[in-house]
Amino acid sequence: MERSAEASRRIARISSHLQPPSSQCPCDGDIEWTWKLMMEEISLLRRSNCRSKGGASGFKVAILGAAGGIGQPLALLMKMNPLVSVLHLYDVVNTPGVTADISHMDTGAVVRGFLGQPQLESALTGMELVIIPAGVPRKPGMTRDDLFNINAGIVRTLSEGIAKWCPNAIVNVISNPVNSTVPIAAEVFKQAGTYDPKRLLGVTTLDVVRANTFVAEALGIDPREVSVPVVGGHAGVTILPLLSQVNPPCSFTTEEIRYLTDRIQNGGTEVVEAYAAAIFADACLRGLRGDAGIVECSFVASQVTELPFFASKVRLGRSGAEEIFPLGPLNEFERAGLEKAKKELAGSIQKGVSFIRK
Ligand SMILES: NC(=O)C1=CN([C@@H]2O[C@H](COP(=O)(O)OP(=O)(O)OC[C@H]3O[C@@H](n4cnc5c(N)ncnc54)[C@H](O)[C@@H]3O)[C@@H](O)[C@H]2O)C=CC1
Ligand SMILES: O=C([O-])CC(=O)C(=O)O
Repeated sequence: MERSAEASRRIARISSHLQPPSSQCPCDGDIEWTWKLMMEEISLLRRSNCRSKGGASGFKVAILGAAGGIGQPLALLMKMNPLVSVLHLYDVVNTPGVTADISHMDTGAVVRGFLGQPQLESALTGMELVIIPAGVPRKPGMTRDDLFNINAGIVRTLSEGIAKWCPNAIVNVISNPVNSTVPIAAEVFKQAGTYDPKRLLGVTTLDVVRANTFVAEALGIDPREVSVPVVGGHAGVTILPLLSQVNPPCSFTTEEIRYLTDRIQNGGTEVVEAYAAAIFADACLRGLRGDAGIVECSFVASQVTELPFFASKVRLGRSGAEEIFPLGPLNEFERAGLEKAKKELAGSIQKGVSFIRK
């Protein structure tokens, strides 16, 4: 098919963002502006956080896998969150150093570090939100499912701890493959008699963050003004951006839809980040506080399709995922994508369930 001039222009603009910035980069002004904005936001956060200094108000949050590539920046971002009063950092290595580092930040949350299985009980007792980025990450050429053999066991052990020591906590599962690790945690909680589907949430926010960014680039607008629902799961074709439901409403050519869908589905091979996990944790805390209208996409126990778990928009409240929204009208491309996503998801979910039931 011949590429339209407009589609080529948009794709060239998106692709240019893949290049590392150079000193000659014409967008240097943008970078400076973004940096300035970020520093202003950090300073605002610090000021609002100082008001809760001493850890008197706010929630108790644990990060399991806190010394890793996602865990460390996530710990930093959670230490800056004014809704956090106590922050427990647990890992099997390096937590004393990471904890010392994070604890010197002059924000309100009290930080404590925990090292190794014998300290898991103390790390978890009393926690209201537990975030799990523990486990191995992908190397080039690997799929998320290639991580199953190692991460399934890690998530099982940590979920057993949660069932024993903080069974009422909201749990955010980041460790991949999310499509299987969430069902694993659910099975562990079922066996322990503590399962509440509303409180177990797989983190797919990164797919939404990427979708917002790439769509904003294509449209030439600020990503903060864009909202793209991403449903299904968190791996390859199970990541299904609903480009027909972008807010603000917009339209794309078939070629753009294919390009953007592929880029969103494969964004994890470009870069991974803790920012999205922090956004999702913050949304869970605002829900716990009772704020109204907190809606994020998440991989949860669901009746939106015939599958037992599915990612879609959920409303977060005091008891976790309090409402799960239907997918809304899908176009032909999305309906075909949904069928592919469901096929792969069914296998990944079953793999997680069988790992515990075997
Ligand atoms: N859902 C999502 O959007 C994302 C998921 N991920 C996933 O998060 C996981 C972590 O990624 P990275 O931080 O980059 O890996 P990493 O290797 O840098 O860090 C993992 C950390 O987990 C710790 N760990 C291992 N076994 C543990 C156990 N039994 N208990 C507690 N901690 C344990 C390790 O010591 C290490 O500090 C990976 O599975 C990755 O695929 C990463 C980015 C985004
Ligand atoms: O892709 C990975 O390996 C990590 C991840 O889940 C993401 O970045 O979306």
